[in-house]
Amino acid sequence: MSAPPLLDDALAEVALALPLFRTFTYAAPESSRHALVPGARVVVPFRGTTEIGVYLGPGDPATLRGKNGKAVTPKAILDVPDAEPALGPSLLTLCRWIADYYVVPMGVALRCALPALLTGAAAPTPSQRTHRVATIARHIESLLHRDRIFARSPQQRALYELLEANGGRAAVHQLLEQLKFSPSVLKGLVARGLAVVDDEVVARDPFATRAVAAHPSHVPSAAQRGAVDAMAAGGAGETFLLHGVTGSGKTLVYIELLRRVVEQRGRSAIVLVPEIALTPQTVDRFRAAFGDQIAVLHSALSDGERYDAWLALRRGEKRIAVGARSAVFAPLEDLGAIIVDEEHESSYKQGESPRYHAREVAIVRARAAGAVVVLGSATPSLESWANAQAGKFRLLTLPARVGGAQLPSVEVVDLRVGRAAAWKASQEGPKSPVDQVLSAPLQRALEETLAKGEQSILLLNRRGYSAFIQCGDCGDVSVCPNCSISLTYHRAPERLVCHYCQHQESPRDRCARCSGETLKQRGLGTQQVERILAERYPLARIARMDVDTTGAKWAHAEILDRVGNGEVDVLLGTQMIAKGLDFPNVTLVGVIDADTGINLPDFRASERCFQLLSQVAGRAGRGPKGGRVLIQTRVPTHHAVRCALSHDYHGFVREEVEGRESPPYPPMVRLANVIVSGTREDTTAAVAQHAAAWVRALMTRRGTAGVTLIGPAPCPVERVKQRWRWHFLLKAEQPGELTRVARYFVERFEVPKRDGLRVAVDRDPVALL
Ligand SMILES: Nc1ncnc2c1ncn2[C@@H]1O[C@H](COP(=O)(O)OP(=O)(O)OP(=O)(O)O)[C@@H](O)[C@H]1O
Ligand SMILES: [Zn+2]
Ligand SMILES: [Zn+2]
Repeated sequence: MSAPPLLDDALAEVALALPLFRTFTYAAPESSRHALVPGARVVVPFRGTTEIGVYLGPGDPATLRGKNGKAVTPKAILDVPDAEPALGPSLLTLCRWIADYYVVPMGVALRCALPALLTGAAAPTPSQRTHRVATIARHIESLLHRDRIFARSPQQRALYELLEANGGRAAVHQLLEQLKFSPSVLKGLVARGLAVVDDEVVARDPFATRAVAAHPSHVPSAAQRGAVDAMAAGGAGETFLLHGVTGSGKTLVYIELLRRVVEQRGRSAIVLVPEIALTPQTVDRFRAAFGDQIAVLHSALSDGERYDAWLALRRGEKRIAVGARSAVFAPLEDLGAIIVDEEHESSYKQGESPRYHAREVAIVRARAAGAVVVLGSATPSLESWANAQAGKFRLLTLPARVGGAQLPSVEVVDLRVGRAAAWKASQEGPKSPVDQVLSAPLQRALEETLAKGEQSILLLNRRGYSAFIQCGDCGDVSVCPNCSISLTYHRAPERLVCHYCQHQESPRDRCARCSGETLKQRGLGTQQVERILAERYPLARIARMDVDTTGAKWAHAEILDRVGNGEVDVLLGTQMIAKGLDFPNVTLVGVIDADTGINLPDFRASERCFQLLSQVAGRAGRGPKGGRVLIQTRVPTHHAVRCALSHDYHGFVREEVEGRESPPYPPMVRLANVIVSGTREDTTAAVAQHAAAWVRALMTRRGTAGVTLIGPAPCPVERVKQRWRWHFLLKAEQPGELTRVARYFVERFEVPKRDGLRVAVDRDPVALL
């Protein structure tokens, strides 16, 4: 070990937001020294330009020796722009942890904690005052009528339907951007009297102006009070796992806890939700309870608005931050609590560098701040469950729904047909479209629900019109030219779309491989099911919610508001409808195809399927009318389906954990997925093999017992956005050893500078695809 460096006050260690595993040493001019507090932003000269960096502390003179041993004169810091350091000491420490644990440069970690405006990453553009908005002028209720009107103008139809999906009104530039149409399509709609265009003052933040319906302030039940008391008495840094069944009133527990932490003790708090746009009801409840003490950080904020919110929190003007994963970095001092709602959600993991998991960051931050953490879910992740079993987290349970409501009855509809039934069906001729989508029991249930004036939710976890296009002659499937993924057929507008890279193309007339002309649509998507439902139930008011109908900023909230106001009879959608929705008049939930995703080559596929089925089932029967759930499946005996049927979380965990013992997967071991990607298949494979051999040799040399390497192999999705992908896995019982191996590898392994070759380490990956 070398002696610790002698640090010098006249020198400054500065982190720049660059993908380099090093910091830089600058001279600290006398005049700026008083403002140089760790966490302060500094403006420094760098490679002929100026950069914004963060001051970490006094510099090490040893870093100023050049290659030949001669001393290098450091350049001077140009400016310290803020009176107060942008980052408080606790956030600075948190960034150090992120850089270390997720194996990224400090500058990359710091970018998470600073709003874009402060890192200079965003050019501050003045906000637009008005924009052109299109509105539907004439409603065409019947789909059949629609077919006639738009027979010759499919593009107009696509535009019309997109407008509709946006609640009948949307910004022109957004519409055209999304569909990539020329403005003449919209002119056509206007000329036919179907739409009008006018100027509108840019919509203000609807969360700020959204009227919060006076939410009845409930009196907590005994179970809720018990949970709040335990949390409020929690020790500094203690983590609670709140396992409460769907509809058990977890939100009220959070609110009551914040009342004590924020209102009584004067501390601050962070509330994380999976996605703000999908959880307007939850956000509304917090706003109803705490009014303008809350800053809602959501993705629709402009950089300027985001900065304003950041400043209000930094100055202590607001003491509760509500937001998606990045809100875990809210600049709050004296944190008393961090709440992670729906802690099992994979959206808490950032998909790009730094690939942090907000739940883990929350735990680390709370420990340093002496705050409590509450992880809430009806279906906790296996990791959190294991931590609770091991005594690292304290388990609190809400075993029943509030107000005596019962969990819905869940029935399975087995879609497998026996040989006799198959023969009989073949004698009866082809099934009608609706029979292909909804089994007889689900049709009956839907009709009964419609007749009673109650609401239904139908889940189909596949957007688009049909899943893929297949040649009837040779069986070839249309695949994205950039990714090894089949293209999804979309009808409005008519396109083949890649759901990985957004590549779009016109449907083909002939098979690309054999020129066959019998191209068949296979598998159902939400668009097609919507159409089939509309034809079969013309009077039902159907709303579709998927990525395609929620492109515009506030589309989610608008659709959900319509459901809440009773203007929708059937809400059809992808997994986005499974999250936290609380509509007492929803008495039926139907899962059209439970098997989507269950067989993905990913160790979490079953867990994700169980969570999705349990969560969507939990939308039914939240009011006094009760509810029922029908799950259509071809694998009724799969434990994910079986345990969802009986609301048996514990049974699911038991079976699932067994399956992760050998070969071991989390939570039995810790995992890092090392992904090598590049534009050429052969060099990508070669570098992956070389990298894996390099790490193996390192582990033998160093005797790093306890870390094993699996692979390398092509990723299950071999190619994404024109990049070939290979990976290998590092498994370890102890996280520390994994950190050492991964860090040594990332810092020392030389990636050839060609073919766009890159290496990324994904620590605690949520998926291995
Ligand atoms: N003590 C109470 N008395 C009466 N109603 C309550 C009480 N607590 C909560 N509720 C109501 O119960 C409903 C369900 O609560 P909430 O949405 O918080 O459930 P949840 O546990 O978050 O469920 P999920 O996991 O399904 O999202 C809400 O409408 C809420 O207003
Ligand atoms: Zn073919
Ligand atoms: Zn693609």
